[in-house]
Amino acid sequence: MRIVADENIPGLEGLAASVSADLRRLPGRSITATEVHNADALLIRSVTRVDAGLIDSAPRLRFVGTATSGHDHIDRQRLMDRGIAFAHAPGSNARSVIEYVLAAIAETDDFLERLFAGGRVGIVGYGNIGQRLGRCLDGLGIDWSVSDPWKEPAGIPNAAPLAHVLSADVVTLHTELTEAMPFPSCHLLNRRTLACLSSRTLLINASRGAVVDNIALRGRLDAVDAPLAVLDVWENEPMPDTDLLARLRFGSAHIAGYSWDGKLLATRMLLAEMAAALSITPPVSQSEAAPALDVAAGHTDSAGFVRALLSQRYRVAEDDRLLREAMHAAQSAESKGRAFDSLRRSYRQRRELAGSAVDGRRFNNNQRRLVTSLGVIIEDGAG
Ligand SMILES: NC(=O)C1=CN([C@@H]2O[C@H](COP(=O)(O)OP(=O)(O)OC[C@H]3O[C@@H](n4cnc5c(N)ncnc54)[C@H](O)[C@@H]3O)[C@@H](O)[C@H]2O)C=CC1
Ligand SMILES: O=C(O)C(=O)[C@H](O)COP(=O)(O)O
Repeated sequence: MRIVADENIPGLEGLAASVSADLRRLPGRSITATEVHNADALLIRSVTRVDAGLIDSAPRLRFVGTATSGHDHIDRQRLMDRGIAFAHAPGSNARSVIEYVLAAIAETDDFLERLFAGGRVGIVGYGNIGQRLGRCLDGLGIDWSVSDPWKEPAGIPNAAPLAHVLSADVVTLHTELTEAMPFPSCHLLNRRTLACLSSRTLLINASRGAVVDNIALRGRLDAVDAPLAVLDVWENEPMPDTDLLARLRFGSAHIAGYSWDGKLLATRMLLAEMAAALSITPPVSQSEAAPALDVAAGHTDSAGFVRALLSQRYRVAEDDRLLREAMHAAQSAESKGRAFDSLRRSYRQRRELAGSAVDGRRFNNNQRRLVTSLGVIIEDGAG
């Protein structure tokens, strides 16, 4: 059996031996029709475009798996027509994205204080990430509303029209990228809708670059009443608009979902699906326990405490610094693209807060509630 896999998918070390496969690891952008023509299975990330041309050039292909939540890079209809099994990893990196969003809020001015003082988060897209973010905000005691016109409003708590969602203190985008009518998400934030954001709004996009019209956003950020913006995803990746980056509070290289926990979970999900599709026994891969947290109980205000907790695991300012330095050092558009990809390939092993343990003996009841809302496990047995 021949398996072609993106070299940026961790946790595949035991695969070749355990299923007696010939495993070829390649950079995702180099996986083309030529590389997959004799493959039985293909394991990719979002940078490999699996279109009809690639699919039809691989007569032996029986399984395609992407270690991502999004699957807008794959022609799923063609896979179905050819009877090729498909899997993605929905929800695998949802916690990672939520922690990115919370960190972006916590690191931007007093937005976290404003939210705890009665402000509101507007969520666009109520899928895996949107739903979990809503639950997390409920736990923290932060108000939120959501727009997802593809879903029955009756099934969504806090459903609201897009204009209302865009009037929130923080607007965070979690839609898939789709051009499907009647509710395409491509350029959902355009000149008209960006005008709904006020100068006191923080806009965060960790979905797909093209959900926001990047040129329109650049214009909006030049206005006197400009909102603040944080982008993890860009139109024309891997070559972000560096003039837009200069206008952002934070920018990062499409790493919101890149926690180590999320990546390993995605791999486990794919291997289980591949094993079922190809009738093989998947290799056993373990999850890795994260080091315990060390959070002082000294912060009596909710915002200060949550900020301290988040910064134990992740600081978006660090990814912002890395991206700005890399873009500054690169001269041509091509070298900026290589630098962007390189930041992603060599990304550090970032651990999630969720699932981490903390000694909560000195925490008060409010601190216990906040910690638990973030998925952290209190170890004194009283949590
Ligand atoms: N930056 C990163 O590292 C990551 C980015 N993503 C992106 O985030 C997206 C969301 O992730 P999940 O929640 O797991 O996906 P999901 O597929 O579970 O949910 C997507 C939601 O978007 C909704 N939607 C579609 N068009 C919409 C529109 N016009 N307005 C409002 N909602 C709309 C859908 O109805 C669905 O509920 C993924 O599709 C992926 O593109 C996901 C993980 C990591
Ligand atoms: O899961 C998704 O969807 C994502 O956007 C991934 O986190 C992005 O990772 P790559 O596949 O682009 O490395």
